[in-house]
Amino acid sequence: MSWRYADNNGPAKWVENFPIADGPRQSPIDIVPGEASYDAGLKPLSLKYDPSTCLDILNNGHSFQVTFVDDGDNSTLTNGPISGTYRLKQFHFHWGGSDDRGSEHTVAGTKYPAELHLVHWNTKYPNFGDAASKSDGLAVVGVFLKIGADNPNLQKVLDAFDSIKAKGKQTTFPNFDPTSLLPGSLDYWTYDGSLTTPPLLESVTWIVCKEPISVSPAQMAKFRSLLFSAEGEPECCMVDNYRPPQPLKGRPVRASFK
Ligand SMILES: NS(=O)(=O)c1ccc(S(=O)(=O)NCc2cccs2)s1
Ligand SMILES: [Zn+2]
Repeated sequence: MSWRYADNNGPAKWVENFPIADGPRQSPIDIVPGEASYDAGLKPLSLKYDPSTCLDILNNGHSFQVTFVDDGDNSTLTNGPISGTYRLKQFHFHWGGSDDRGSEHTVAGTKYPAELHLVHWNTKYPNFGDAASKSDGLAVVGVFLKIGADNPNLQKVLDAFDSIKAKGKQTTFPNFDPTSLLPGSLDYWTYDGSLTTPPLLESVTWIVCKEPISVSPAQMAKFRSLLFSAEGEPECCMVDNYRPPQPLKGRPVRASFK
């Protein structure tokens, strides 16, 4: 099924082919800081990434993703709200057609221009695909992007865009350290949720950082130069590839900070 983000194939239509879209633990959500409960039992995040596991960068037609070798515990997430070891599989972004929107999670209704997702899978399962079907299978770290100074670390990713402009294009992307995209503080909110794109599986422990990283307006324009469309198809700019917040349905949102 060729889901997208337009009116005829976007988030409001996904339930037709993915009924879990109306499920009990869907993502993203609006995070209301005043309603989150501080949990002193939450550990600090331990993110240990090895740049040599960075493999390639791909335009998959709904975002671009940087994919990692995940056949060992070289790039992992441990502690935080999770138990055990989760391996980094890929990171990707969601962004808007203008700077007033683009993030998937919102904070007391505030939208950011973009949001980074670092996708990890639980090594208690044999592989990513298997983990993705388990309630504790995935952990995604979300980082908001806020308009400000040019981000030189992000620029390394944007510089690869000319070779992945159209859907299906892929190129090698060696030795990138995703740690360089993390904010100074790793204070976070956490809740049980889902993938924010089809198949919308309810297998994600969400870990959303409170502190954003910076992105310049020129760098946001570069995000918008990618295409949803493949070569030879009518050009369709890759923008507004975000799902809006979904009903909380009574889920607790915990904060790692006071
Ligand atoms: N926006 S998000 O971080 O919630 C993600 C959406 C999709 C993701 S995936 O790359 O892990 N593929 C998902 C799968 C495809 C087939 C089995 S699972 S991660
Ligand atoms: Zn995402």
